Amino acid sequence: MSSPRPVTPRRPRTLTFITSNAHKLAEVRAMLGGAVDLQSCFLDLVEIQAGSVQEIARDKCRRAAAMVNGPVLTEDTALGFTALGGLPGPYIKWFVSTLGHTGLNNLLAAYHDKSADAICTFAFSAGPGQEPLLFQGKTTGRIVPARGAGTFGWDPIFEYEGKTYAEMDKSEKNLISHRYKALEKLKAWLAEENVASNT
Ligand SMILES: O=c1nc[nH]c2c1ncn2[C@H]1C[C@H](O)[C@@H](COP(=O)(O)OP(=O)(O)OP(=O)(O)O)O1
Ligand SMILES: [Mg+2]
Repeated sequence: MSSPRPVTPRRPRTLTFITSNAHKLAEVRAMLGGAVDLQSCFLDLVEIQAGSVQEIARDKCRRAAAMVNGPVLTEDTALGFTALGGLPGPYIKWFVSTLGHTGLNNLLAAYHDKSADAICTFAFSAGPGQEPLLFQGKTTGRIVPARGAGTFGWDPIFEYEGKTYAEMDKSEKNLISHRYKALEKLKAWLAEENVASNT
């Protein structure tokens, strides 16, 4: 007996974005424009330890949907160093707060390859019990000694095409960033009534 096909949720008119990060919220607001009525809720949700970013993102979104009891958007950002097999990945938050920008550079001192992938995963759930849809974007750059005035996480040490995220104007970052690419997929989905699958 085959299991029933998952029902793709209809696009919401109002979305509640649950995040504890004001920088993320500001970027998402700037990039979404009028595509959707974005409400925000400042909460630091539990994030599990798991083998994949997708699994972590889905779990967080399910928790958020249960809390809000309605349509909800969450986001997870990972920063994976190629030379370290993708670590720190989803655990970058704890690495940046513990080691700082210099410490993160030092992690790569023994390696020639300084490249890193910034990966953004948005997760949308239509409500409690509704399986989250994922929208992912990736920007590849390199880890460099801190440059620029940015105050957002690892922006000063992530260089893309000669400039760190922190050296870019917000509008410039928002045209090439991992978050921009993921949000474009979310926006495309919001613009359609029915989409079979997203990742
Ligand atoms: O574009 C970015 N540029 C620089 N730093 C960034 C960026 N995006 C996230 N970050 C930092 C924030 C946190 O230290 C870690 C991701 O962890 P992550 O759990 O996704 O973020 P969070 O806990 O701050 O907010 P949330 O409540 O939405 O989970 O990387
Ligand atoms: Mg978090």
